Amino acid sequence: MTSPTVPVVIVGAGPSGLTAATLLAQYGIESLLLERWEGVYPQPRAVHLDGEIRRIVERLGIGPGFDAITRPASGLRLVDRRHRVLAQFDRDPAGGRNGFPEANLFDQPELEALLRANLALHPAVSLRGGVEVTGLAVEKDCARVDCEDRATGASYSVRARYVLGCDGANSLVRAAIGARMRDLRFEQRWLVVDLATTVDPGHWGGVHQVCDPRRAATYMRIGATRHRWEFRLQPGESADYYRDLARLWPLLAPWLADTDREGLELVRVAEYTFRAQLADRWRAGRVFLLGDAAHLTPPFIGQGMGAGVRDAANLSWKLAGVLRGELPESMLGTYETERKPHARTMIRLAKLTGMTMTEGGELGNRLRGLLAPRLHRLPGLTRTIISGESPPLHRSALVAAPPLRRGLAGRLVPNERMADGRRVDDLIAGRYAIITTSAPSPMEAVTVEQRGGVVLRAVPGTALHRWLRGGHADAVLVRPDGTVQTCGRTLSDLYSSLPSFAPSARPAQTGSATPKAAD
Ligand SMILES: O=C(O)CCc1cccc(O)c1
Repeated sequence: MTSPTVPVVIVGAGPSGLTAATLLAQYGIESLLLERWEGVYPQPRAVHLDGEIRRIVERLGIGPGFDAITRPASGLRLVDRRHRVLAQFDRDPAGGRNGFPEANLFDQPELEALLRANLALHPAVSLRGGVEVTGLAVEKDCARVDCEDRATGASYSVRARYVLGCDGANSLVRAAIGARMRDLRFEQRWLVVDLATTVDPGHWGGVHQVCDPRRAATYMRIGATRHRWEFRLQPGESADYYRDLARLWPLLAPWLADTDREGLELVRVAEYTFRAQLADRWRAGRVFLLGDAAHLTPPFIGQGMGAGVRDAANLSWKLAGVLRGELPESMLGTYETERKPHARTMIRLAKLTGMTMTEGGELGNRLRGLLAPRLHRLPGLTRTIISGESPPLHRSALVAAPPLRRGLAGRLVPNERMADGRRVDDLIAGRYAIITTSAPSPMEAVTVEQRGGVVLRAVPGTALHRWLRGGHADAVLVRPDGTVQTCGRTLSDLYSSLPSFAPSARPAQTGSATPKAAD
């Protein structure tokens, strides 16, 4: 049995697949989402997303729902085995340059439930659960996805113009396109423990990383009653041993008082092997890899799930532009060019944090005591961990970074509040935007509007103006995903790079092409 060709088939309804489907639908693109499980996979997994990902959550239309399930975190602390602070990286819980808390803790099944419920607003997405994808073949004008209904065993195929493999670490889509994971040389076994309790153990409200080669550990409070611990397993140890609270207690005791023991509920104990891997290629023609299918990271900086959401946000507007005939198909090559180096940098940073926590024995402990307080002075790689701002995207056909001084190109525009109270992201609303220090002429504003874009004015004295001038630019062209594509001296410098890209299909809850002044 076959069905008609759909524009996009997405294999896997985890956070990456759900994000891609929602954003495509906002651009009016139909997709079929195929998922092995009938409902949300109930086990807790990811627990953190940063301020940049929180902006994408807002674009998806689930911001208020997310606020109800999240707990802003105070930041990241490296502590020694006696919990003395070695270094601390504070995150603004009120919202920094992204306009939202910089570190957000939550329970993944609750987030997935929100994302699924939100699909009801998007008839362009069909979610089919209980489906095992068994094969993928590229035909002349489409890709064929072979499926099996897990309840009945019935086999059928669907045809798609594009296929997104969001099917996780053991991705069938990855194998089908002949891509392979490259090992970035990190492998450690850890015990992950989720507990519920009404007791407040009274710790600092951020993520604690215990740097101790004998028993490295992580602790964070992720909700009103929910707590997550992670402990590195020693050779010969396994999660089976730690199946009850009595056996876990020696690990938990440094964090809880004896009196807290009463009323502790064990939500789950699982063993995970933390790995660092990157797929050698992320695309073969009309088939793309996203999320864990393309990259695996140890969780030490809380960037695993966010990387997949970033993939979806990067690819979906480009795919929509190509499917709507507004962008040349060659632009799809920028997905891997931009995302792969970004993912690699974040994985390296997670590895560095993991090594800081676990390597070097007693000598390592002494070095940590000396070096950790000076970490903030290290340039480059650690900028992300210190400031919470992720690195700029690599130069591509859609990131025009000059070779020597890249300025703002590839960076995310700050989500400042404008004079009318709305934020930059609300005004951009998935469109192309030009942000300029000088007022556009009526003709310039109309031209941008005719191409589906929006002009935002950065008024002197405002944060947006300071950001532009700090990047030595008077005007920037911002892509629908909020990334700076090109910098220019004047607005007219940027016209030539502004494609016709129609506004998103979602109801206009945002501004028009009329310039908005930043406060
Ligand atoms: O960077 C931060 O502020 C938090 C990083 C983090 C989040 C969740 C788990 C984890 O191990 C680190």
